[in-house]
Amino acid sequence: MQKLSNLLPEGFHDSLPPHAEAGSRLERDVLDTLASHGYARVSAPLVEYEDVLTGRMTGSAKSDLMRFVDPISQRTLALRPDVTMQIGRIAATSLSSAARPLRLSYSGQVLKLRSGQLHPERSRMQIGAELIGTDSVAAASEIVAVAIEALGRAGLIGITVDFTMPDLVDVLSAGPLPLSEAQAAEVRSELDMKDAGGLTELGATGYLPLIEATGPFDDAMAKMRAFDCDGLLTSRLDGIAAIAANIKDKAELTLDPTERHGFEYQNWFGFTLFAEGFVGAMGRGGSYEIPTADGETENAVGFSLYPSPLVDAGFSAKAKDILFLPLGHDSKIAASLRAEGWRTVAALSDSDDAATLGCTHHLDGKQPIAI
Ligand SMILES: N[C@@H](Cc1c[nH]c[nH+]1)C(=O)O
Repeated sequence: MQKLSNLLPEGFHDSLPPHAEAGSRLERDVLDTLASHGYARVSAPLVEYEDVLTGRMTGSAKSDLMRFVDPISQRTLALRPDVTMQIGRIAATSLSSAARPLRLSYSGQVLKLRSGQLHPERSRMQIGAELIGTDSVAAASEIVAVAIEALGRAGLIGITVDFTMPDLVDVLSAGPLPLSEAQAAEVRSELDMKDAGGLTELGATGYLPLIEATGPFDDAMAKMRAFDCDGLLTSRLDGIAAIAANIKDKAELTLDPTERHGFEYQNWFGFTLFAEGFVGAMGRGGSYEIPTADGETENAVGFSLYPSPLVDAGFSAKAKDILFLPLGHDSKIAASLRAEGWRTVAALSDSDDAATLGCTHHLDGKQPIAI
């Protein structure tokens, strides 16, 4: 007989009680928050044709896909790394004639080929909302506010929103601070490391002030205003400042204009969400374009939360009373107690023991009695 194994591929794990239930409660809480703001739920498959999926992706994320050949169609399939692009596909096809702005929400597992040091998991739960048809300040403010509310509903406190400008180097290098594509890539990575020496060595000293323009929002924004090259960035900065003004009572705000981590497709504005007591980001969002069937694009804003660290930290896990139903109990009484909210565990044989099975009460005739 084959030896029983509990070995799973690296980056995958089972979710056991009470975590699995806490995860679904958290998911429900977040989705309820999104629904209460008019975001209608959509559900997309875990797997798509690889070319359809990558056709909607930009940047290096394409090489981070889990792929396999479908024995039925003989085509290469890929597991989704991000639900946002699937929502874009749905908005551009099945829901192309739905009224705009279109508010959609989603939840599901996403998969990556490689796990990182910070994120050892290759499969993660992603929950999010996309607002399609506009990337106005009003739309962006709504998205950030709803994201903060959803995290609050999940029990988080001390939320920080870190704003970023994902296409900043593209805009500057195509205009006042010209760079070739290769140079732009180098400048981006020096900016990622906040390496002033590296930038100077590259001869990209024009980009140096960007390293300084990072930190608490007002201060960093003032530095960006001072840097603004001939007003090229003014409308972007105005937009971000207006979003910040709309949500400043709800969270701490910081600005990191060159932060790109995870911002593959966002354009003028992006944000990362942090919460007190957690090291990594809780989620991310921003503005982007959805390619449409007529070769045009449609503006959108959205966010995605990755709540697994919350579940691991015991958020949403509730200690529940569990009522043991002895053999021969009255099933009508048991049903009415369940209707009141009790969880019951029914004895199947004489040897079933209430305490061993984790029950907190047992049914004595009509009455639940604490054990
Ligand atoms: N899906 C993006 C975040 C996002 C949603 N909408 C726009 N941006 C991410 O996970 O990084």
